[in-house]
Amino acid sequence: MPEPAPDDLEELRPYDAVVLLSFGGPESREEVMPFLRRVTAGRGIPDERLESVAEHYYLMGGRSPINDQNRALLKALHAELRRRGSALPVLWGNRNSEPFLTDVLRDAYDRGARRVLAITTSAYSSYSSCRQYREDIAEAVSTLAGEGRTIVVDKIRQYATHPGFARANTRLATEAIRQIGQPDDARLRVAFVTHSIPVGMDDTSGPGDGEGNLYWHQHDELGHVILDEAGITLDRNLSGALVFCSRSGPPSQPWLEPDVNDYLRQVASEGVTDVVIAPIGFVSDHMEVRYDLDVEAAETAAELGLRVVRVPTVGVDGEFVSGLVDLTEERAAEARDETVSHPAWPGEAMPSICRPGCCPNLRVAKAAACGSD
Ligand SMILES: CC1=C(CCC(=O)O)c2cc3nc(cc4[nH]c(cc5[nH]c(cc1n2)c(C)c5CCC(=O)O)c(CCC(=O)O)c4C)C(CCC(=O)O)=C3C
Ligand SMILES: [Fe+2]
Repeated sequence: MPEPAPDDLEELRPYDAVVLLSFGGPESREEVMPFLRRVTAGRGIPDERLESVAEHYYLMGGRSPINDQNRALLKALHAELRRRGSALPVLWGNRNSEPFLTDVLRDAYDRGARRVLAITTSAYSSYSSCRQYREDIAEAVSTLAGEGRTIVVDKIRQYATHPGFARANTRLATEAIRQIGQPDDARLRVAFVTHSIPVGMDDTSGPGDGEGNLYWHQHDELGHVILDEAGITLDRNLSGALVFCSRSGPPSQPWLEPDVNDYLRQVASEGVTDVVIAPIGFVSDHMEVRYDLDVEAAETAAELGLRVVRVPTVGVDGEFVSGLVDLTEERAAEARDETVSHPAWPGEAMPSICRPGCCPNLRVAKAAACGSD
């Protein structure tokens, strides 16, 4: 393929590179414990919880699927950018495992990048899924500044309410509901699953000028539109609920409920026979999906005699990837002070420059990039 002409590159100015920013994961047994200690440092996660999570990773040979999934997403983003005529480099950096964000940005700087656009693998609004990544960026940028490398990093807006993400989830869930085939609406439920977070973190999630609970609300809203849309497509009267997985933290601390396993027990006792499990909270089939849903929840369902179908996460779905590239173009146009539209469905577009105090860190005060504070 010929290199794009310089004119074709205009649409992503002023950015010199895109960086996919993710959680990270271990790739061998030896990396599991150091990874878990890094993730939980100073967070009061009980030792028993760490040991059982380590077992989940050992069950998969010590290799989390998340990094390979990010390599695939990186490739898909690269291909979509090239298809649109952009030659922008697409990089990948993590919070908790190699390649670490700071090292990736240092390397980018040394190759000439001065302004970089981050895409995180996290769609929703909360401290864990938004601000913590902004803190990672601020920390990397400040480390590099200390080395005399001045680099600016912006971020695309949280995309739970972007049509690319929402429509891809809707289509995937609709196909799974079609596939499960239970014709009696009363015997079927759709369980929309996401990562549980502490109730206090959900209470404070959002721009800070609203009611809070935006993490919960964004998932709830997407679940409702999926039920409506799939109901129209399949001509059915569907019902379901927002449920949670992967709770950690001390038992004394309240986290969002119901747990997916408790939900399965409850609906089984009400005569439900079929459950479609739609992990709308995650962008790829990483450990929370492969273990907490495909092993643990699947076992619970088997004990209860429930039939379950698990919907794939968006992964490298074309509509999702294309939506992420739309968001990079949108953010670049904003950075050039152009008037841009902010497609949103369902609900409202999140700002790409977060407001002061949104989704706060309730443990320690830390600098966060990509905000107006
Ligand atoms: C909202 C959210 C997302 C979604 C947004 C996003 O994607 O960022 C997410 C993703 C992920 N979480 C992951 C792994 C872990 N999360 C933990 C702990 C925690 N997660 C939390 C929240 C979230 N986590 C919270 C509030 C904690 C408590 C400690 C703390 O306040 O930080 C722990 C510690 C052990 C445990 O207690 O489970 C591990 C190992 C992996 C990698 C999976 C893989 O390897 O495939 C991924 C993608
Ligand atoms: Fe997590």
